[in-house]
Order: sequence, then structure tokens, then C-alpha cells
Amino acid sequence: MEKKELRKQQIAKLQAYAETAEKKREDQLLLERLLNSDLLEGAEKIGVTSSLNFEVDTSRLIASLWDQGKEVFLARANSDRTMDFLAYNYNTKLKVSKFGVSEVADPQAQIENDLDVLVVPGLAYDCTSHYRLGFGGGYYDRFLAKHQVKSLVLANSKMIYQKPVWPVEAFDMPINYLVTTEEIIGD
Ligand SMILES: Nc1nc2c(c(=O)[nH]1)N(C=O)[C@@H](CNc1ccc(C(=O)N[C@@H](CCC(=O)O)C(=O)O)cc1)CN2
Ligand SMILES: Nc1ncnc2c1ncn2[C@@H]1O[C@H](COP(=O)(O)OP(=O)(O)OP(=O)(O)O)[C@@H](O)[C@H]1O
Repeated sequence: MEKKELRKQQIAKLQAYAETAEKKREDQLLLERLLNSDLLEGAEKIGVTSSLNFEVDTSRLIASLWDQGKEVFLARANSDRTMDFLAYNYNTKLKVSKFGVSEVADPQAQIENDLDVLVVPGLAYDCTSHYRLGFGGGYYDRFLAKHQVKSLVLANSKMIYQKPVWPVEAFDMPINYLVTTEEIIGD
């Protein structure tokens, strides 16, 4: 299937799933699996996004990272389709972006793109070669091509495929770790 078509299908599927209690249960399970793993061990600087309602919820992850004394950095999508990460703590002012997610409001905020772990959002993942289907901006492919960082995704049961059922392109960057409702798939 074309990426564009699958994207539309996945968004519809994830939006419907977001209405269910099962989705919330999986969000919680994925969060616990990540926090009980050693994936964040020794990691100080962690890049995240604020989630849309049909994505895996990141708000409790962020709160937990703050509790653990980790440094959290929030993605900002730039108009040239690059992405930067900005320090995010409980008193950081946020604003809703064009894309509909919260970003750091201060345009002068200091950029920190040298991260230890990056929690990557997405619509679908294949658990064999770890490819990812995102919203189609290419933000993460561009970022991961440029910055060496341990990447991971939180993948609920609607996001996981055995093989990519979409065309994988030369610029597509595989993800290092997939945290699924069943297990953690490493590289
Ligand atoms: N929660 C979350 N945050 C995220 C992402 C994500 O997938 N999930 N991103 C993952 O990449 C980045 C933002 N992705 C974006 C994708 C599209 C547009 C955007 O401006 N879209 C235009 C259409 C542009 C076009 O078609 O050329 C629009 O909606 O008007 C902006 C950001 C960073 N933050
Ligand atoms: N390293 C790169 N340098 C320049 N352009 C790139 C790079 N990686 C991807 N792109 C461009 O980004 C576009 C979108 O890529 P793709 O469809 O894989 O996005 P995606 O991974 O689904 O989106 P996102 O990361 O924003 O969620 C492609 O058309 C491609 O030309």
C-alpha cells in the first residue's frame, strides 16, 4: 500500500481505538514496560513529544522522567522541516503548534539536539526491520540521519506490523527499540 493511503487508514484506526478503554490500558502497560526496562538507564537527556490523543500518551512518561531527575526536551517542528529539542520542565510555557501539539513557546529557548534517548512518535512500525510510518513530514528521518541517539517507540497493538506493509525508502531510518504490549524488541 502507498504510504499516504496507509497513513489515512492508520489515523482512522488509531482515532477509533483512542475512544476505547483498551487504548488507555495499553498506554499504561507500555509506560510500565519502558520504566521497568533498562532502556533509560544512564540516559540523562531524553527527547519527547507531547502526544495527540490517538498517539500513545506521553504525559505520564514525562512526569515520571521529571520525578527521576532526568532532563526532558520537547520537539519543535521548524518550517524548513527540521526539528529541534528544547528543555521542558514543569514551568516551561507551551503553545499549541499548527500541527496541534504543544511546543515550547519561547522562540529563543536554547536548543539541545545532543540527546541520549529519543522517544519517537509514529503511526505504524514493523517489528522485523524496525521501520516506521510517521505523518509524512520526514522530521524524524531527517533528525535521526543527522544525530546519533538511541531511538525508541512506544507501539500499541494497532501500530505493530510483522513486516512493513508500506514502501520503505532510502531515507527511512529504522528505530533501535520497539516497546510493544508483548515485549521489547531490541536492535
Ligand atoms: N505528537 C507528535 N509530535 C510531533 C510529531 C508527531 O508525529 N507527533 N512529529 C512527527 O514528525 C513532528 C511534527 N510533525 C509535523 C507534521 C506536519 C506538520 C505540518 O505543518 N503539516 C501541514 C501540512 C504540510 C504539508 O502538507 O506540506 C499542515 O498540517 O498544515 C507539522 C509538523 C514533531 N512533533
Ligand atoms: N534525511 C533526509 N533529508 C532530506 N529529506 C528527507 C530525509 N528523510 C526524509 N526526507 C523527506 O521527507 C519526506 C517524508 O518522509 P516520510 O514519508 O518517511 O515521513 P515520516 O517518517 O512518515 O514523517 P515524520 O518523521 O515527520 O513523522 C520524504 O518525501 C523525503 O523526501
